[in-house]
Formats: sequence, structure tokens, C-alpha cells
Amino acid sequence: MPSHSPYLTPLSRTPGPRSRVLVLGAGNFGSCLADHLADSEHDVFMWSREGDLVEHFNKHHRNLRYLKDHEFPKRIQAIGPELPSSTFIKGIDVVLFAIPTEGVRVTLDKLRPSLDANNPPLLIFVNKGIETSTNQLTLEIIADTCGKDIARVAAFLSGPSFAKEIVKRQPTMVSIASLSDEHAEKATAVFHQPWFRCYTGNDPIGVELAGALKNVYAIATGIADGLGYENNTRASLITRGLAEMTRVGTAYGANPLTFLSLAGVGDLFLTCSSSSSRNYTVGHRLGKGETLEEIIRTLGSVAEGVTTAKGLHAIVAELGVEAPIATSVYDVLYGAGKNVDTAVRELMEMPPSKELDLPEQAGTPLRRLMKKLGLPVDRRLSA
Ligand SMILES: NC(=O)c1ccc[n+]([C@@H]2O[C@H](COP(=O)([O-])OP(=O)(O)OC[C@H]3O[C@@H](n4cnc5c(N)ncnc54)[C@H](O)[C@@H]3O)[C@@H](O)[C@H]2O)c1
Ligand SMILES: O=P(O)(O)OC[C@H](O)CO
Repeated sequence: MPSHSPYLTPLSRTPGPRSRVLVLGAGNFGSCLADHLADSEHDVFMWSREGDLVEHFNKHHRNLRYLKDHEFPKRIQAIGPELPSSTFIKGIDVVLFAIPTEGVRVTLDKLRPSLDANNPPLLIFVNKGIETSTNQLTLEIIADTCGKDIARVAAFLSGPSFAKEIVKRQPTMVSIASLSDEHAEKATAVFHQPWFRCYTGNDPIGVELAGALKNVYAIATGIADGLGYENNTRASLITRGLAEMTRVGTAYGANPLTFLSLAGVGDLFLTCSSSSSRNYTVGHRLGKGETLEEIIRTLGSVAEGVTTAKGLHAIVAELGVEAPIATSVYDVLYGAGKNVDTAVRELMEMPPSKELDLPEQAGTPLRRLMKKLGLPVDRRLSA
């Protein structure tokens, strides 16, 4: 059972249809969602590439490396280190990808021969990043590796959701988006519980961009906090970060309103203001004077903002939008050792500008993607 405070009333489960779910990844988020899904009475198989973790999990119902204090339900079966066979996958209703974005393409490539394009399992992605070698979002990676039939129905779950709070059944709310309304609803039916409310949407590109970009802005607020700046500075950075995210997202073709959703401002606020965030922590430690290499070596878990800052830098250049905070984070991480204090000063010394300005030309990357998927662009475009 989840470990609640004795003063909180645990929210009770709503019965729903039972699915056979394969969770790929047994890190903080994969194992936390496996826990949630098992508690929602689904049959859960959790794959990890780490053989020792699989063996230990099945024996002790505990994760060797992540969420170590939590006892997991016995109905989760860990599998690995090899990916499951085609026959196994044919019996699965839902495949949940809970691995970092950098691992998605190679994993999809391996799984593709097992996926029936006419009747694929429901594919749900929770990673929050941009692939560094291509600067692509996950929906674009899916279109490349699995083709349009699968990309058109993939679903994306995102929003303010620290794994360690979900395993305590702290009330949590997330966005679930897909180009297919039917599949966004199907994914919601798998996850929705009174302690885990899911809101559906049809802007997966916006949801993905919001989830990936907020990690970069969390590094920025962490840096400012680490340097010793206080509340005004953090609130300003979050707000200007939201303006940047919305500008980049709109130029990409996302709906600007998506940035006001749980996946947008909800997750931005959470990640930029809590030391539970790994991305914020990376920034905070940079602000305190540690090197990026040392921080990554000792973090023990992925902070996707570090790689996403590269992809975002390239996208901002391609789209020709203003994103000074993202540029500063990129310069600190990768730009010839730019000093964090100099980066903050340069941001503050920029000339005054309009507060809210969205790009007039919007949607080139989305147009490209929708053409590839054989879908009409008009109803998805923001401008
Ligand atoms: N931790 C959270 O609270 C949280 C919340 C929401 C979303 N996310 C997102 O979920 C994704 C996973 O994060 P996490 O917190 O579980 O990270 P983690 O570092 O805790 O675990 C990562 C897991 O993925 C596996 N992995 C790493 N690279 C892989 C590859 N190339 N191929 C296969 N497996 C690989 C690792 O072995 C590990 O099991 C990230 O994109 C993250 O942004 C995390
Ligand atoms: O720990 P972080 O910074 O990867 O953030 C985790 C989640 O994305 C919060 O929703």
C-alpha cells in the first residue's frame, strides 16, 4: 500500500477495464507508473535493460536503484534485460515508454517488427525531451520509425508529476494528448483515477514541446536560485520562460493555449520551483559553482533539460524566434564556459521589448509532419 500521512484520507480506486500493460523503463517514472497501473488493477510487466534490477525486483518487490524506499505491488512482473518477444507483445494492450528521449528511436526500431500497424497496442509516451541528433520531438521519431498509422494514434502523457509523490498517491493531474481523440480517451481510461486525474487534448506537439522546454527553464531558475537571487527573480524567469515556450511552440505549430495547460504552465511551475526536480537541481548546483560534468556524474538519474537545451537551441535558430533565456542556458552548458553570473547579467541588460508577442509565421514543422502523416493541417494550426 502507498505510504500516506495518517492525517490524509487516501482517495479510493475507481474500477475500470483491465489491460495488459508493458512499461518500458524501470527508472523513477517507469516504476512509479507501473505502481500506479498495478494499483489500478491492470496486469503490469515492467521491462528494464538492467538485469540485476529485474532479478532483485521480482524477489523483493523493491527497485534496486530508484524509489528505493517504496514497496511495489506483487502483481508487477519485471522483465529484461532483453526486450520481450513478438509473441509476448501481441498479447499486450498498452506499451508505455518511460525511458529518456535519447533511447526512444532505438527502442522503437527494435519493437517495430512486433507492432501490427493495423492493430497496434496503444502506445503512450511520457519522456520529456528533444532528440539531440535530429532535433526532433517523439511524435516525429515515431513517424520516422513506425510510419504514419502508428504516429497518428500515439498518445503523450505529461504534466506536473514527480514520481516520488505519485507513489504516495498525492493528488496529481496530467494532460494526455493524441492526434486521435479516440486514442487520447483510451489512454485516459487506462490511467485515470481519483488520485490521478487525466485531461485529454489533441495537441501532442504542444504537450511534447511544453514538457521538454520546461526542463530548460528549470535549469535557468535553478541557476538563479543557486547564485542567491530570490523570489522576484524566480517568478520573473518562470513567467518569461512561459512567454518563450509559447513563442517557440506557436512557431512550431502548437496551439498557444496548450502552454496554459497542466503540461504547460503546470509543469513549468512545478519544475522551476522545487529542489525535487533534477533539472532545477542541475541549475542550482551550476549556480553554486559546480561543473556540469561533476553534476551529471553524481546526479544518479536523467535530467533531460541538459540535452534538450541543445535541441531547443537548434529549433530556435531554425524558426528564427527570440528565446534569450534558452540561449543563455545553452551558452552556460555548451558555450565556451560562459559564466552563470554573466549569463544572468546579460539577460537583465537586454533592451526593453514587448511583453507578449507571438510569431506571425507559424507552423512550418507541424505542416511538414501533418503532410507526412497524411492528415489535414488546418484544424491543428494555431495561426
Ligand atoms: N521522474 C519523474 O518524476 C518524471 C516525471 C515525468 C516525466 N519524466 C520523464 O520520464 C522519462 C524517464 O525519466 P525517469 O525519471 O524514469 O529517469 P531515470 O533516470 O530515473 O530512469 C531512466 C530509465 O530509463 C532507462 N534507460 C535510459 N536510457 C535508456 C535507453 N537508451 N534504452 C532503454 N532504457 C534506457 C534506465 O535504465 C532507467 O530504467 C524522462 O524523459 C523524464 O523526463 C520523469
Ligand atoms: O525531475 P525533473 O526535473 O526531470 O522533473 C520531473 C517531472 O518532469 C516533473 O513533472
